[in-house]
Amino acid sequence: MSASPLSIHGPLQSSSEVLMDIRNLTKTFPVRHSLLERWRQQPMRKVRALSDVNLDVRKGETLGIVGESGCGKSTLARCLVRLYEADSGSVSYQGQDVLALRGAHLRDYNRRVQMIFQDPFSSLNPRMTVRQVLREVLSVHRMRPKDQLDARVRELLELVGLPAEAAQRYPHEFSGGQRQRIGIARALALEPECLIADELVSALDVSVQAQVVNLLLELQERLKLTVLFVAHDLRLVRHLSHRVAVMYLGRVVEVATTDALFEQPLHPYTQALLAAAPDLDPQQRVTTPALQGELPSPLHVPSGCPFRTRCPHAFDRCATERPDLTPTSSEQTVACHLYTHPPEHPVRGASAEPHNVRRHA
Ligand SMILES: Nc1ncnc2c1ncn2[C@@H]1O[C@H](COP(=O)(O)OP(=O)(O)OP(=O)(O)O)[C@@H](O)[C@H]1O
Repeated sequence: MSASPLSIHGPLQSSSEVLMDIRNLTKTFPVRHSLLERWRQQPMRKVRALSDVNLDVRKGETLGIVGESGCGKSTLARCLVRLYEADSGSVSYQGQDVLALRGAHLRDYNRRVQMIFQDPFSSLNPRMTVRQVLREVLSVHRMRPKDQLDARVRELLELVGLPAEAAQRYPHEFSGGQRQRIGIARALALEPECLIADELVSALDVSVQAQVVNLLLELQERLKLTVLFVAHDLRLVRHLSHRVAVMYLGRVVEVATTDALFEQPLHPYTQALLAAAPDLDPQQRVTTPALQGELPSPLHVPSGCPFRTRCPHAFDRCATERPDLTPTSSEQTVACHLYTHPPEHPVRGASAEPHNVRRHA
């Protein structure tokens, strides 16, 4: 891996034990009818935000989740913490059926799997000091006896690199990066096993981003956390993640170790996504065609492979058959017919054959 201009430490070793197993997770949102549609009594249309998502999250790893805007990253994160109810599929967390959890079991799961949002300010009560915010979380969830709350608040602030005096201040008195640290402290107050960070640093300046990302790495090491890192910034994802899942139009199209994904991306979408990233390997940008055309509407997902309408390698099968995620090595799985049923003849107009295409004998 090349040296990072942001000076971010590399991720730690992770285990291969599966913490969360996501199978065929599907989520749709109804679309409001226009007046004309209502008058014509047309059936309700649905946006397919997630479509048969399959993914495993391993204990102690940082799993980066990337993809263009609208591909379903946030919906996936929200379904995993039950902020959204999935339509179908399953999520198993250490053998527990997450989608069936209710009452105290769901509260316990939500304590163990915490989500941190892009804008912690909106969820911090402006009239409460940091001490009050953290004490409230600790007491509501009975994490410490009353006489130990202040000591724990100090510990939490120290853990996220804020001085003890920060406890007496109000959210508006902090910078963006400091607020993000308070958001992390609030999540850590519940002693979670897994953090889901949705665009955690995308609103921050680049230098502050590096500090918060480094903090996340340190905390992961110290507290043995599992982290799902949802982000647009491929550079950050590369430096933070052990593995990366690439999403396109509500589907996971490739999952690989970070090195494999960035050094030899298999899916034509992953290749185009990396080629479009400004600070990644310039060599890759020269050899890979950029993304063609517009992202199709999630109301009209193409038949077969959802990427086929923009793919320079698409062939007949891509229009009729949806490719499943298939392992190509111990490090990489990809949902693309080029690797399972490559065409007999090269596709006309394709500017380059993707890496590692295995042809049938
Ligand atoms: N609450 C909602 N109601 C209706 N449609 C929604 C809702 N949330 C998401 N969607 C739609 O679902 C699709 C996936 O959205 P989602 O926010 O999960 O994508 P994303 O990859 O996180 O995008 P971004 O990177 O811009 O946050 C989009 O088409 C979006 O418009």
